[in-house]
Amino acid sequence: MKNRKLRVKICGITNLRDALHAVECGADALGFVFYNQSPRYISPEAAKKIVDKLPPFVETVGLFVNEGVETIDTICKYTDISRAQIHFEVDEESLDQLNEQVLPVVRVKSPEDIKKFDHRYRLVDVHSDVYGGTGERLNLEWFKDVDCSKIILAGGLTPENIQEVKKYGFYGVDVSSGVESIKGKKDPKKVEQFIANAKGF
Ligand SMILES: O=C(O)c1ccccc1N[C@@H]1O[C@H](COP(=O)(O)O)[C@@H](O)[C@H]1O
Repeated sequence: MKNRKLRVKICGITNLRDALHAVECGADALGFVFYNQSPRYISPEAAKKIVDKLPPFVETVGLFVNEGVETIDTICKYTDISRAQIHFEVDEESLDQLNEQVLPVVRVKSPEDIKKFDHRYRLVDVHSDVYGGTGERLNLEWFKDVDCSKIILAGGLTPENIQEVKKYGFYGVDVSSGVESIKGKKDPKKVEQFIANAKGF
């Protein structure tokens, strides 16, 4: 089924205004980066204040890099965030140990990598020396013969190029730097345009 609407996650939320605007524009999910080396880092305390003010039916996702199960569980429980996005090498067993729902990230170097965790919903991003939010893109040709129905595509997406990905049947898309005015601050027009183009409003 390749014609259904794409789910959209707006990632790197650092303030309530950006969060509410993304939801107003139709975002399905919001991402909070709990990686203190990121320019989009948000403390659990600040994230909780935002999450507490969100309207119903918006999924909240915490991003974690090289953290243990206990830390991830503690932060998700404290902030009331429902899903953990795991940006580092994990095995199935570690994913199953987490109390919240999980979204493993597959960092792709070559086309074979895309099949990792293919029975799970997973986020697929470019492999890079730094973790995430780099604006680098994957070669879409690599997805031509892949079942993309459980893949959330990330990496270098923008309001301008989002149309190109629609024919592959991805479950969803995730964007961070492509809808920013400066690192850590969303550009309202770009967010609106990205979601409208992704969902065909
Ligand atoms: O955004 C970050 O700073 C970040 C830090 C650590 C891990 C992941 C991060 N962001 C994620 O990276 C991808 C791609 O982002 P972009 O659209 O290319 O800027 C996306 O999942 C972000 O949420």
